[in-house]
Amino acid sequence: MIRLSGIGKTYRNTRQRALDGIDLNIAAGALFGLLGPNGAGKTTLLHILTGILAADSGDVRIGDRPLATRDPSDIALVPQELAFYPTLSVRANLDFYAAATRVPRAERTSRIAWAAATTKLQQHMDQPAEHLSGGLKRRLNLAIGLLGKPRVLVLDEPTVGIDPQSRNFILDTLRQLNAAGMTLIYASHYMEEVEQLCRQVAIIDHGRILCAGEIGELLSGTANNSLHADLDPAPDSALRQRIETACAAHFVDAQRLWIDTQHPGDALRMLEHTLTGSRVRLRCARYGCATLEALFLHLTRRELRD
Ligand SMILES: Nc1ncnc2c1ncn2[C@@H]1O[C@H](COP(=O)(O)OP(=O)(O)OP(=O)(O)O)[C@@H](O)[C@H]1O
Repeated sequence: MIRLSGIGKTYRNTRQRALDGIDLNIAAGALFGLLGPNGAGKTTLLHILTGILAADSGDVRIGDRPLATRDPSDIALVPQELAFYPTLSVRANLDFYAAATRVPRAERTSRIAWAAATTKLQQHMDQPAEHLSGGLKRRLNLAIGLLGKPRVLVLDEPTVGIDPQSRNFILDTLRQLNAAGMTLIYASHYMEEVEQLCRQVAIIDHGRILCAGEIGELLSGTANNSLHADLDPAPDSALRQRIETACAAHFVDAQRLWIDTQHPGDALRMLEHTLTGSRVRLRCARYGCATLEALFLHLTRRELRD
């Protein structure tokens, strides 16, 4: 179990708190998603969790040990930026980082072979890292994170800027590592990706956890307090205003809206009534949030991609 309690952080020369009292428990063996828009505080949290950055307040424990007593086999970070030497070959980078992460000398060869095989880099060992494609560079970043064979691997946006095939390879590899027992904490602003990959998730915004738990439970928990609807075609501005006023609706875009309400059935009837006589049809309506994107919107009134 990883326990974060009361984590606070304010960067120097800034007024806003990057993290504002984060409490989070992550079970051993989890494939846990940390989802939030740009600037939400994900990287700051992951850096504190892996000991790269000191928190101003709060406590991190990995298992029953404080973070300060960790070693490379406890927890490792795959950072958002590509963190290797571009002019060195893949093999030389892995050699260097195996030594840097204190892999015992006798185990280095086998550990490097395992990390390279896991990320399917064997064919590229002698290539300079700078000559690798974008997807292979991401795989080298991941391989370096694996060298310590950590029980917990923390990944910060590991699929940013790569093609779908490389992205799928990375996601499959992470599933396999998790199935083999590794705890994974996966930060991303790609909600579909987190939905696909993770069973549990925390949504973070403005340095605070908005909700955390099993994805299914988080989504079904909203069924009694919201209605989401798609209209077709988009209403003109007069009709849109009538819908906003009569139903207390919030439009996400020209055709999608949601209504915060304890009585979604009544809201649906009111919406249908307001549309009567117009050529706008209710294409679909749903009690509660169907996706993490909708849940984020529900919690923050902002789109995740704002
Ligand atoms: N070194 C720094 N100095 C000052 N402010 C910082 C620093 N690093 C991050 N911040 C600020 O702290 C807040 C949280 O940033 P952080 O990078 O943790 O968010 P994030 O969710 O990882 O975003 P992104 O996905 O864009 O990396 C932001 O307001 C950011 O501008």
